Amino acid sequence: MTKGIKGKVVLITGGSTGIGAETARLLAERGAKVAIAARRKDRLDEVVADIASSGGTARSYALDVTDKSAVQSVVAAIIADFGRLDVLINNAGLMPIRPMAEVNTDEWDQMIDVNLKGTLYGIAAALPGFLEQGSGHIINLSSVAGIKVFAPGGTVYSGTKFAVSAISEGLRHEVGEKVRVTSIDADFSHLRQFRVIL
Ligand SMILES: NC(=O)C1=CN([C@@H]2O[C@H](COP(=O)(O)OP(=O)(O)OC[C@H]3O[C@@H](n4cnc5c(N)ncnc54)[C@H](OP(=O)(O)O)[C@@H]3O)[C@@H](O)[C@H]2O)C=CC1
Ligand SMILES: N[C@@H](C=O)C(=O)O
Repeated sequence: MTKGIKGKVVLITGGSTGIGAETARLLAERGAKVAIAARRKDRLDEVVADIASSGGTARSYALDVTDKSAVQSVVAAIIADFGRLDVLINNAGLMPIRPMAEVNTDEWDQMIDVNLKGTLYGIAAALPGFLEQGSGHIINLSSVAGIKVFAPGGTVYSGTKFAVSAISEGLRHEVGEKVRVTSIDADFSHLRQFRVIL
């Protein structure tokens, strides 16, 4: 892959708010063609309008990352709309804070489905194309909670982020010669630092 983000097609999951939306604005400002995907289409469209008003290129795609075939369809739609995909940022994530003793299995399921399986579904949708084109970059949002267990309260969240970090490292070992793999161990202070990292 050539260096620099100008002209690259970047998919950001969870691009309707927070780090995802801010990253979309920044990358568009630097000349990337940005595809943002999340469940709330109205919020995505606000980000797209914002980017367009500053002269950038962006499109929105309604997506629930827990739906494997929907993730495949969005990647296919982006390739149809932009001609290719260069970078996938698996950013969609949830962090409900609750002690394990409350046994909220619904929240455990949600974190596993969005943070972990959503990331895997993104990889599944983008990786074959990246390998075929001989280039691509997968960026997974892990966390400091993926290095040190965030307990009490964030134990299951940490479990999902440890898994995201492990999968990123394993994927890098497996495909790193053709496809770049990055895991970002973000913490609360990283929203601003993203402007430096990217
Ligand atoms: N903010 C922080 O301090 C840190 C954040 N992180 C990680 O960074 C990532 C982004 O965090 P942050 O910006 O704070 O989070 P936000 O809560 O601001 O945004 C989360 C995004 O994920 C999307 N999302 C949630 N569920 C789904 C789903 N099922 N399908 C598609 N999109 C979904 C939301 O969009 P919608 O609801 O429209 O679907 C939203 O755009 C997460 O993975 C988080 O774990 C890591 C360390 C620190
Ligand atoms: N705030 C972070 C943990 O410290 C996170 O969202 O992962």
